[in-house]
Amino acid sequence: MTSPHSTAAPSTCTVITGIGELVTCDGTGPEGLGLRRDAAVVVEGDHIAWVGSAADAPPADRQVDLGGSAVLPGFVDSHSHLVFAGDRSAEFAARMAGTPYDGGGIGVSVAATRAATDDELRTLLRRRVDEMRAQGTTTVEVKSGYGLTVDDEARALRLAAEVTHETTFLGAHVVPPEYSGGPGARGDRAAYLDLVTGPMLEAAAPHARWVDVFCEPHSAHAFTGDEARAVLLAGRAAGLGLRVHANQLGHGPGVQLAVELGAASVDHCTYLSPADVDALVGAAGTTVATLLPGVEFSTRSPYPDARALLDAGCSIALATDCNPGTCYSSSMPFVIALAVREMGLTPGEAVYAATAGSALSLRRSDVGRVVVGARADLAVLDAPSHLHLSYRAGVPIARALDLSEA
Ligand SMILES: N=CN[C@@H](CCC(=O)O)C(=O)O
Ligand SMILES: [Zn+2]
Repeated sequence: MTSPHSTAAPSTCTVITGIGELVTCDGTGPEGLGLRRDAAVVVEGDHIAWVGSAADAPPADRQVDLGGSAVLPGFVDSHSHLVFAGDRSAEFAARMAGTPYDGGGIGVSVAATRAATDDELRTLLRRRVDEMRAQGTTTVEVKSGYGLTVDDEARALRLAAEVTHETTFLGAHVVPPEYSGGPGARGDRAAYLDLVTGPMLEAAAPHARWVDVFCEPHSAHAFTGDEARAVLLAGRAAGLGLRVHANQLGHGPGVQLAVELGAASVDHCTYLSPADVDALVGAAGTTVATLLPGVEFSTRSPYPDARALLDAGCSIALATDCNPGTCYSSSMPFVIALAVREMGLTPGEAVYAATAGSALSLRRSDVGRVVVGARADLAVLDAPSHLHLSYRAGVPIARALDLSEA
């Protein structure tokens, strides 16, 4: 991953050849994919130094021949909740039998996460990150949100920062039981919001790049538009960038709030009004609609119309939302296949949304594209073209390219 703890890239200069199809996602050509055949890529240290025709490749210290595999930017998974303990598979099974998702299960993960030791959480987190990398993901955003005390949120973000620079404070995930009127209640949701926007934010901010809020007036557990605004403004005042969980369970103010405040990303977007779409079109290039079709899959919800969003001119991204409740999948190829099958994207548009699109949602220009100067974060397919990602759904053909082992 793009992380303080990833394996150090070799300082040698490597020319990668035998690329059956190079998907650069540089914005040129059909779907912005910038497809090249007979291409080679030169990597120096951890950066891309040259991209061009194999016949013109400059000399290098060593050559890695990929034997005709497709190469693309490593996937950018811009929405995940990887710091958690416990098991909610029974909740999934109940949902498949008809019980709707309302966010209430988050409390189960909060209890298990609070009870886990640092080492237990670290092991779980690293295993999930490794699982992502094995499927082609090279950048991941990781949220807190299963601690919901000052110490537990700061701990989650400290651990997340061990594996990625893209860390997000989600103290406003749900109102925890001790503030929601249950036995031993110390206060109310207003008191919890004071905690989130005060001492919890102060403890979290040193370890976080972003702040996020679950804005969902349809869930008694999550936050209203006014509450979400307060969280986002406090986060911004603390120097954090803005992301929003919005319009997952029904229509609401979250999408337009995200656009109004210039959030980098508004995520889920399952239920969108025409005014929401207009707002997203107006905010193209600034606020990305991050679609999470693994959630619709795992909660039996309707899929958002990605085709219509793209045709209208919105910026879109794809991510897993890997979490114990609504989608316990770490697989970007699975998400790409769903986006093609269920949301009307072409295979190329889905790849672009999962790489350059997600990079934009993190305001990153150094990942998500195979261009000179970008990080040498590459995914390689056991297949000749990117079409196979959705064509061969469920088959583990993608992996992150590790040049230190190649
Ligand atoms: N919806 C809010 N948060 C997560 C789910 C969290 C959970 O159920 O544990 C999501 O993005 O879907
Ligand atoms: Zn989420």
